[in-house]
Amino acid sequence: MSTLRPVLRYPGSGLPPEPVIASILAQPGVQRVPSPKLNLFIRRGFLTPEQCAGFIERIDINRRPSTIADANGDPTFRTSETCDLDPNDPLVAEAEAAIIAFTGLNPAHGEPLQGQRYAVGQEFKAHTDYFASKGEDYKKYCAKTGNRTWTVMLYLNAPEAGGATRFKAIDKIVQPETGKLLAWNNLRPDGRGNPSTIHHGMKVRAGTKYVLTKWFRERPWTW
Ligand SMILES: O=C(O)CCC(=O)C(=O)O
Ligand SMILES: [Fe+2]
Repeated sequence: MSTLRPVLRYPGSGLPPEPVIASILAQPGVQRVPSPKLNLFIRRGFLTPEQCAGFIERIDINRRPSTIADANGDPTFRTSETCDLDPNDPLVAEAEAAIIAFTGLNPAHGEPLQGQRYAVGQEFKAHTDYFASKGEDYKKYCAKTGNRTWTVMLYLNAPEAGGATRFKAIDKIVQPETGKLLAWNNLRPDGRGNPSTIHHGMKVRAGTKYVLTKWFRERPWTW
Protein backbone atom coordinates (compact mmCIF):
# COMPACT_ATOMS: atom_id res chain seq x y z
CA MET A 1 0.00 0.00 0.00
CA SER A 2 1.41 3.38 -0.90
CA THR A 3 0.94 6.56 1.07
CA LEU A 4 0.27 9.77 -0.81
CA ARG A 5 2.91 12.33 0.01
CA PRO A 6 2.07 15.99 -0.53
CA VAL A 7 4.32 17.74 -3.06
CA LEU A 8 6.63 20.02 -1.10
CA ARG A 9 6.84 23.45 -2.61
CA TYR A 10 9.75 25.77 -1.92
CA PRO A 11 9.57 29.45 -2.91
CA GLY A 12 11.82 30.03 -5.89
CA SER A 13 12.15 26.33 -6.73
CA GLY A 14 10.19 26.72 -9.95
CA LEU A 15 7.35 24.48 -8.74
CA PRO A 16 4.73 25.85 -9.06
CA PRO A 17 5.94 27.52 -12.26
CA GLU A 18 3.76 30.65 -12.26
CA PRO A 19 6.20 33.01 -10.46
CA VAL A 20 8.98 32.00 -12.88
CA ILE A 21 6.73 32.49 -15.90
CA ALA A 22 5.74 35.94 -14.61
CA SER A 23 9.38 36.89 -14.03
CA ILE A 24 10.43 35.78 -17.51
CA LEU A 25 7.50 37.52 -19.20
CA ALA A 26 8.38 40.77 -17.41
CA GLN A 27 11.79 40.86 -19.16
CA PRO A 28 12.28 42.69 -22.44
CA GLY A 29 12.60 40.79 -25.70
CA VAL A 30 11.14 37.49 -24.52
CA GLN A 31 9.33 35.20 -26.96
CA ARG A 32 6.98 32.57 -25.62
CA VAL A 33 6.72 29.53 -27.87
CA PRO A 34 2.98 29.06 -28.34
CA SER A 35 2.02 25.62 -27.05
CA PRO A 36 -0.53 24.31 -24.59
CA LYS A 37 1.81 21.40 -23.82
CA LEU A 38 4.92 23.14 -22.59
CA ASN A 39 6.19 26.44 -21.13
CA LEU A 40 9.13 27.35 -23.37
CA PHE A 41 10.70 30.80 -23.64
CA ILE A 42 13.38 32.25 -25.88
CA ARG A 43 15.41 35.39 -25.34
CA ARG A 44 17.92 36.37 -28.03
CA GLY A 45 21.10 38.23 -27.08
CA PHE A 46 20.93 37.31 -23.40
CA LEU A 47 24.73 37.07 -23.21
CA THR A 48 27.08 39.35 -25.15
CA PRO A 49 29.41 37.92 -27.82
CA GLU A 50 32.31 38.76 -25.48
CA GLN A 51 30.81 36.75 -22.62
CA CYS A 52 30.13 33.85 -25.03
CA ALA A 53 33.74 33.95 -26.29
CA GLY A 54 34.98 33.82 -22.69
CA PHE A 55 32.91 30.72 -21.98
CA ILE A 56 34.05 29.02 -25.20
CA GLU A 57 37.67 29.57 -24.19
CA ARG A 58 37.06 27.97 -20.79
CA ILE A 59 35.14 25.01 -22.24
CA ASP A 60 37.92 24.32 -24.77
CA ILE A 61 40.51 24.22 -22.01
CA ASN A 62 38.69 22.10 -19.46
CA ARG A 63 36.39 19.38 -20.77
CA ARG A 64 35.56 15.74 -20.13
CA PRO A 65 33.25 13.26 -21.86
CA SER A 66 29.59 14.07 -21.07
CA THR A 67 27.73 11.55 -18.96
CA ILE A 68 24.07 10.55 -18.77
CA ALA A 69 22.31 10.02 -15.49
CA ASP A 70 19.55 7.80 -16.90
CA ALA A 71 21.96 5.46 -18.74
CA ASN A 72 20.04 3.47 -21.34
CA GLY A 73 22.74 1.28 -22.84
CA ASP A 74 23.22 3.36 -26.01
CA PRO A 75 26.85 4.59 -26.03
CA THR A 76 26.02 7.04 -28.82
CA PHE A 77 23.16 8.67 -26.87
CA ARG A 78 25.19 11.66 -25.66
CA THR A 79 28.51 12.09 -27.39
CA SER A 80 29.41 15.65 -26.40
CA GLU A 81 31.94 16.90 -23.87
CA THR A 82 31.13 18.75 -20.64
CA CYS A 83 32.97 21.47 -18.73
CA ASP A 84 32.34 22.01 -15.02
CA LEU A 85 32.54 25.78 -14.67
CA ASP A 86 34.03 27.40 -11.57
CA PRO A 87 31.33 29.31 -9.64
CA ASN A 88 34.02 31.67 -8.32
CA ASP A 89 35.05 32.72 -11.81
CA PRO A 90 33.64 36.27 -12.29
CA LEU A 91 32.32 35.45 -15.79
CA VAL A 92 30.43 32.45 -14.39
CA ALA A 93 29.10 34.41 -11.40
CA GLU A 94 27.90 37.19 -13.72
CA ALA A 95 26.01 34.79 -16.01
CA GLU A 96 24.51 32.94 -13.03
CA ALA A 97 23.31 36.22 -11.53
CA ALA A 98 21.74 37.21 -14.86
CA ILE A 99 19.90 33.86 -15.06
CA ILE A 100 18.58 34.33 -11.51
CA ALA A 101 17.43 37.89 -12.22
CA PHE A 102 15.73 36.73 -15.43
CA THR A 103 13.88 33.74 -13.99
CA GLY A 104 13.38 34.72 -10.37
CA LEU A 105 14.52 31.22 -9.43
CA ASN A 106 16.26 30.67 -6.11
CA PRO A 107 20.04 30.37 -6.66
CA ALA A 108 20.26 27.80 -3.85
CA HIS A 109 18.17 25.44 -6.01
CA GLY A 110 20.53 25.58 -8.99
CA GLU A 111 22.94 22.86 -10.03
CA PRO A 112 26.35 24.31 -10.95
CA LEU A 113 26.53 25.91 -14.39
CA GLN A 114 28.00 23.59 -17.04
CA GLY A 115 29.36 24.06 -20.53
CA GLN A 116 28.75 21.52 -23.29
CA ARG A 117 30.77 21.16 -26.48
CA TYR A 118 29.71 19.27 -29.61
CA ALA A 119 32.19 18.52 -32.39
CA VAL A 120 31.03 17.42 -35.86
CA GLY A 121 28.81 14.34 -35.56
CA GLN A 122 28.18 14.75 -31.84
CA GLU A 123 24.69 15.04 -30.38
CA PHE A 124 22.45 14.48 -27.37
CA LYS A 125 19.61 12.24 -28.54
CA ALA A 126 15.98 12.89 -27.59
CA HIS A 127 15.60 12.98 -23.80
CA THR A 128 13.94 14.81 -20.96
CA ASP A 129 15.90 16.69 -18.30
CA TYR A 130 13.68 15.47 -15.45
CA PHE A 131 14.20 12.01 -14.01
CA ALA A 132 11.51 9.40 -14.52
CA SER A 133 9.78 8.96 -11.20
CA LYS A 134 10.43 5.24 -10.89
CA GLY A 135 13.48 3.19 -10.24
CA GLU A 136 17.03 3.48 -9.04
CA ASP A 137 17.97 6.56 -11.06
CA TYR A 138 15.30 8.63 -9.43
CA LYS A 139 16.47 7.55 -5.97
CA LYS A 140 20.12 8.15 -6.82
CA TYR A 141 19.73 11.54 -8.46
CA CYS A 142 16.67 13.00 -6.77
CA ALA A 143 16.45 11.66 -3.21
CA LYS A 144 18.05 14.75 -1.66
CA THR A 145 17.27 17.56 -4.05
CA GLY A 146 14.08 16.46 -5.80
CA ASN A 147 13.56 16.55 -9.53
CA ARG A 148 14.68 19.15 -12.05
CA THR A 149 12.09 21.89 -12.21
CA TRP A 150 13.44 24.29 -14.86
CA THR A 151 16.15 24.15 -17.49
CA VAL A 152 17.97 27.26 -18.68
CA MET A 153 20.14 26.71 -21.73
CA LEU A 154 22.28 29.22 -23.60
CA TYR A 155 23.84 28.93 -27.03
CA LEU A 156 27.34 30.37 -27.05
CA ASN A 157 27.71 30.28 -30.83
CA ALA A 158 26.12 29.13 -34.07
CA PRO A 159 27.98 26.18 -35.59
CA GLU A 160 28.37 26.36 -39.38
CA ALA A 161 25.72 23.63 -39.87
CA GLY A 162 23.49 21.49 -37.67
CA GLY A 163 23.27 21.53 -33.89
CA ALA A 164 19.71 22.79 -33.51
CA THR A 165 17.58 21.73 -30.55
CA ARG A 166 14.41 19.90 -31.54
CA PHE A 167 11.34 19.71 -29.28
CA LYS A 168 9.54 17.01 -31.17
CA ALA A 169 6.36 16.87 -29.08
CA ILE A 170 5.57 20.44 -30.07
CA ASP A 171 7.24 20.36 -33.49
CA LYS A 172 9.63 23.19 -32.68
CA ILE A 173 13.25 23.47 -33.76
CA VAL A 174 15.40 26.14 -32.11
CA GLN A 175 18.47 27.25 -34.04
CA PRO A 176 21.69 28.01 -32.17
CA GLU A 177 22.64 31.67 -32.12
CA THR A 178 25.34 33.45 -30.11
CA GLY A 179 23.95 34.50 -26.72
CA LYS A 180 20.42 33.08 -27.20
CA LEU A 181 18.71 31.77 -24.05
CA LEU A 182 16.09 29.02 -23.83
CA ALA A 183 14.16 28.30 -20.64
CA TRP A 184 11.49 25.70 -19.99
CA ASN A 185 9.53 24.11 -17.19
CA ASN A 186 10.19 20.36 -16.93
CA LEU A 187 7.37 19.45 -14.55
CA ARG A 188 3.60 19.32 -14.58
CA PRO A 189 1.70 21.22 -11.87
CA ASP A 190 1.49 18.10 -9.68
CA GLY A 191 5.27 17.70 -9.79
CA ARG A 192 5.42 14.82 -12.27
CA GLY A 193 7.64 15.14 -15.34
CA ASN A 194 6.13 16.65 -18.48
CA PRO A 195 6.91 14.26 -21.35
CA SER A 196 6.26 17.07 -23.87
CA THR A 197 9.60 18.60 -22.81
CA ILE A 198 11.42 15.89 -24.80
CA HIS A 199 14.23 17.49 -26.80
CA HIS A 200 17.15 16.47 -29.00
CA GLY A 201 20.45 18.32 -29.31
CA MET A 202 20.87 17.43 -32.97
CA LYS A 203 24.13 16.44 -34.66
CA VAL A 204 26.54 19.18 -35.56
CA ARG A 205 27.26 18.93 -39.29
CA ALA A 206 30.02 21.53 -39.60
CA GLY A 207 31.91 23.57 -37.01
CA THR A 208 31.65 23.18 -33.23
CA LYS A 209 28.67 23.91 -31.02
CA TYR A 210 28.98 25.32 -27.49
CA VAL A 211 26.17 25.74 -24.95
CA LEU A 212 25.67 26.43 -21.26
CA THR A 213 23.19 24.46 -19.18
CA LYS A 214 21.74 25.29 -15.80
CA TRP A 215 19.20 23.07 -14.05
CA PHE A 216 17.11 23.94 -11.02
CA ARG A 217 15.77 21.49 -8.43
CA GLU A 218 12.69 21.20 -6.23
CA ARG A 219 14.85 21.48 -3.12
CA PRO A 220 18.16 23.26 -2.49
CA TRP A 221 21.06 21.73 -4.41
CA THR A 222 23.60 19.57 -2.61
CA TRP A 223 25.99 16.93 -3.92
O1 LIG B 1 22.62 20.96 -26.92
C1 LIG B 1 21.38 21.00 -27.00
O2 LIG B 1 20.82 21.51 -27.97
C2 LIG B 1 20.56 20.37 -25.92
C3 LIG B 1 21.34 20.15 -24.64
C4 LIG B 1 20.52 19.44 -23.62
O3 LIG B 1 19.42 19.07 -23.86
C5 LIG B 1 21.06 19.16 -22.28
O4 LIG B 1 22.25 19.41 -22.02
O5 LIG B 1 20.28 18.66 -21.44
FE1 LIG C 1 18.40 18.35 -22.12
